[in-house]
Amino acid sequence: MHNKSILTKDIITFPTNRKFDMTLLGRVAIDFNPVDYFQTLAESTTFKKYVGGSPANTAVGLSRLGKNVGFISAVSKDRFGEYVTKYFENEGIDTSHIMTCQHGEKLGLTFTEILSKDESSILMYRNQIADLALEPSVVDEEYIQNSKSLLISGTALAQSPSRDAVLKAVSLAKKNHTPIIFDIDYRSYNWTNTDEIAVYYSLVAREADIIMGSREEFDLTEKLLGLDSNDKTSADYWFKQNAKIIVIKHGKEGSTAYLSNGEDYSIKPFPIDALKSFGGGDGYAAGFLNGVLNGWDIIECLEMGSAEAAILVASHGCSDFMPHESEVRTFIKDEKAKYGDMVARV
Ligand SMILES: Nc1ncnc2c1ncn2[C@@H]1O[C@H](COP(=O)(O)OP(=O)(O)OP(=O)(O)O)[C@@H](O)[C@H]1O
Ligand SMILES: O=C(O)C[C@@H](O)[C@H](O)C(=O)CO
Repeated sequence: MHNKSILTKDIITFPTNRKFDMTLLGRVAIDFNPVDYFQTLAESTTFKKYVGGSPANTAVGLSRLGKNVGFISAVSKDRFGEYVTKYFENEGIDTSHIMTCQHGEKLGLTFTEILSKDESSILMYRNQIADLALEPSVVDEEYIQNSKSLLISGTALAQSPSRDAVLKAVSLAKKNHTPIIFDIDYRSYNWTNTDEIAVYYSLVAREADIIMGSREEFDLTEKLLGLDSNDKTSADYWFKQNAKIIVIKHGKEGSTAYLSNGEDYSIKPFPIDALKSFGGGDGYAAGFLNGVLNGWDIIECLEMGSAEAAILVASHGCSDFMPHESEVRTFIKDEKAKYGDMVARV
């Protein structure tokens, strides 16, 4: 048990005097969430459209928390491509490095099923997909030089040319001392086999300063390494590579942040009346990473992440419901008054 917590700026630092607090590389897509939920996708007839894609949701979350956000991606040359780009512009996210596909590639569409507050699933349409057509030429060194941090979404590694764009961005980030955040973000679509997943996930994970994922996602990343499926083993292994912070999420059980100084801190989810079970990870990423970029105390980072996650699982969509900082702080204050502290210092 630790007597006091630790400032994340004593664990990881970010370059100063750069235009973007974070540039994210990955998909921006569309979610269609049922308005007539609590029945199957086959039965639902009415869907509400939202900008989606895990990294896109996280980008919106960070921007609403006051961060200056860049984004590297590819979108379709049609009304859906226009829609998501315009949405980003309205949210203050830089769209200068979002390429428009020229060969009929389509934006990703995700239909979600909200069966009950504990049971959701997603059905993704990702054939001839725009985001994986991202050309490495879109990744330019100046953009990475202008970013204090780079977030890679693991799904962007599923296919070339997007995979090549990721590896180029990682090389340029290393050259320019831009810390890398690897959000493993596993989606089964577009991957052909688990060896391929492990090869490319582990390639980026070993260069990353922060790695975030669920137990299942770490297992996929570590498949070729022969590690036992254990959070502490994972953290120790990645700390021996380049990592400073490892976050492992366990859904409703909560999550733990392992720090390279040997400490770890776990947080239970804030009790909330959930509506759906997806979207928590994106809210968590925005809240937690905003705190780490600010160099805050690790407990504050975990509370902000967990609170944003709770707000998201209680909401009908993801991007549109990302909160501003004052809303998150009010939420935490009210929850603590009702339920006490959620963080356990291990
Ligand atoms: N029912 C719930 N109530 C409150 N918080 C929750 C609930 N479910 C999940 N969360 C919060 O969301 C966080 C992330 O959830 P999860 O582990 O499912 O991540 P994920 O798989 O990355 O999510 P996503 O569906 O967004 O991809 C959890 O650590 C927890 O803080
Ligand atoms: O990540 C996606 O591509 C889909 C998301 O927008 C989705 O709604 C979800 O699962 C949130 O994590």
